[in-house]
Formats: sequence, structure tokens, C-alpha cells
Amino acid sequence: MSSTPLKIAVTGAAGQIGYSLLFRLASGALGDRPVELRLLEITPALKALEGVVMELDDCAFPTLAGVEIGDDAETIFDGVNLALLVGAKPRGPGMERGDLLSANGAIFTAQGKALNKVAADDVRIGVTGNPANTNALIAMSNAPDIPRERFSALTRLDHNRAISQLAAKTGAPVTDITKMTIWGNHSATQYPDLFHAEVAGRNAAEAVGDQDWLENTFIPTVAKRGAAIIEARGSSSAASAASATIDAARDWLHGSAEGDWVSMAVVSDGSYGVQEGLISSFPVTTSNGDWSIVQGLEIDDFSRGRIDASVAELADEKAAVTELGLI
Ligand SMILES: NC(=O)c1ccc[n+]([C@@H]2O[C@H](COP(=O)([O-])OP(=O)(O)OC[C@H]3O[C@@H](n4cnc5c(N)ncnc54)[C@H](O)[C@@H]3O)[C@@H](O)[C@H]2O)c1
Ligand SMILES: O=C(O)C[C@H](O)C(=O)O
Repeated sequence: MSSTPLKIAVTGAAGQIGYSLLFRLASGALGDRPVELRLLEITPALKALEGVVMELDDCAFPTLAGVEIGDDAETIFDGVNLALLVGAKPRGPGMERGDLLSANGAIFTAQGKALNKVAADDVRIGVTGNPANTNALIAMSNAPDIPRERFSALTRLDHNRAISQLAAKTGAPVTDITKMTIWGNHSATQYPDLFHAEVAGRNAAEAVGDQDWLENTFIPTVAKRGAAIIEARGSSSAASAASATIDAARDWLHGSAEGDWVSMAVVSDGSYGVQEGLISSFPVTTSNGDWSIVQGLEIDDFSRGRIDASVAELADEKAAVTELGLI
């Protein structure tokens, strides 16, 4: 293991997700390698961020090698190996995530350009801020010198939600659930797929044996979970989003479990009929900082319709940000 600290940029570091995420990154959630945190915020939030840094100091985490804060993306992103782009406005009650496109899109144009200039050669960029898929597309499109495979958007929270719902339905522990897949957009059109998932090695759709539950309870519960949390909490998911951001980064850097896969929104190469160049969620395996889309899964008509609908929404979002001049 390298003793050189892993330089991790976190944007929106003074926000809700940041408040959970930073302490886990600092305490070794990505492994024993020391980390240096580079925290980006808008100027008015820097004072609050100073308070968070005092708290990080007060934890005396052995794996925390240093913290730098600031409001200039090029300074904060300089030499970073991992960039977790969280900073963006969350939606409120009654909004869809796509409603945030024009408010948040411009953030990712500027940050894509800054990463392109100053990030380390091995940088990996994970986008959590919504609408995550299209924000990742914007950042990727504005960073032509960074390989496209280095960008991903977070659908791991949806993946984890789907595992938890399936575990509750079947009475199986979450550790028995494998090969879960979220296809498409991190939005209400996403498709959590039980036809390839397994419960203790058995096909999940068969184990459940209840198409009505699958269609009318499972899929909408997972796809609309973000809205249900906003409704209940008055603000969007934060600790679970931070936890999923960590899960996704850890597996990307260190590899997914043998015999299993994870869901990541990554640039499409046309696999499964998903338009090339869109950032869409797929089943992927990861190893040594690289991902590859699981190939050869059979897609029946039901799944085809669901995947196509979510991908069509991604294509519409791409058209909208093209129109806005963001890509
Ligand atoms: N993909 C997912 O699964 C998922 C889950 C939960 C939340 N989210 C999204 O994550 C984002 C952050 O959520 P939150 O609850 O932490 O919001 P928040 O409002 O609590 O925090 C966002 C922070 O981003 C900062 N910010 C705004 N513009 C910035 C910029 N240009 N550079 C750096 N920082 C900037 C704000 O000052 C604020 O502190 C939202 O868009 C939310 O919808 C995504
Ligand atoms: O739903 C939201 O707007 C927040 C987040 O994307 C979530 O899925 O919890």
C-alpha cells in the first residue's frame, strides 16, 4: 500500500452530504492509505466549512494526512486522484431531479474544465450532485483530456435501496443478495432489475414469485425513494447518499466482490442498446480503478421497455444541456 496520501476533492463540502462523507473518508472508509482532503465550497459557505474542519481536527483521525479548503476549483483540484462532485442544489418537495438541470449544470462545466487542467493523471471522478448522470456528462464533455471512463455518476444509492427492499421482502440478509442492477438514469425512470439479481444464488424474480409486487411496489419504491425521504425529512437523503458515495468510490478503486457486480452510471459504449456517449447506469465489475460493463445478460420485453424509457430521458436531458450550451 502506498503511504503517499490519496488526494480526494469533495465539492459542496459544507453541505448535508459533506457532513457525513468527510468524516468517513477521513476515518479510513477507503482503506488504510492516508487521505488528504481538498474541500471546495462557494465563498459564503467557507466559514461553515472552517467549522467542519475544526471538527475533523478534533477527531484526530490517524488516516487524515491534511485538509485544504477553498472556493477556487483549480487550486482545490490540483493533483487530486479522486474527485467527489457533490456540491449542487438539492431538489425540494414536488420537484423532479431533472428540474435542477439549468440551476446545477453550469457548476459542472466549470469543474470539468478545472479538473481537465489540474487533476492528477490517474484521477477518478464520481458525481453525486443532481441530476447526477447529466452533470457527469457535462463534466466529462468539458474535460477532453481526461479519459471518458474516469467519470461516473452515482446510482449506488438506488442499488443499495433495491438490495434492502428485496432483503425485506424475502427475509434474506442483505449479504445474500447479489447481482442487483440499476439501469438508466438516477431518476424516477430508473429500472431496478430483479431478473438478474440473486437471493442466496437463486434468481430473485423467481424467489419473489410476485410480478405484481415487482412492478407495482418494488420498482416504484426504489425509484421514488428520494422523493419519499424529502417528504418525510423535509430535506433530501444525506447520510445514505454519503454512504453510497463511499461504497461506489471504494469499489471503483479497490474492486467489486468476486462473483458479484455493482451499479454505476458510466459512459455507454452502446452496450444493451444504450445510446453511445450517454452516462447511463449499468451492471459493472470493477478492478484496479477500472470498470467494465457486464455483458451477455438476456433482456426480455419488460426490461427492454423500462431501460429504453430511462435512456430516452437521458437523451432528452442531453438535448436540454446542449441547448443550454453546457456541452
Ligand atoms: N446521486 C444521489 O444518489 C444523490 C443522493 C442525495 C443527494 N444528491 C444530490 O447531491 C447534491 C448535494 O446534496 P446536499 O443534501 O449535500 O445539498 P446541500 O444543499 O446541503 O449542500 C450542497 C452544498 O454545495 C455547495 N455548492 C453549491 N455550488 C457549489 C459550487 N459551485 N462549488 C462547490 N460547492 C458548491 C453549497 O454551498 C452547499 O454547501 C444535491 O444535488 C442532491 O440532490 C444525490
Ligand atoms: O431524490 C433526491 O432528489 C435526492 C437523491 O437523488 C436521492 O435519491 O435521495
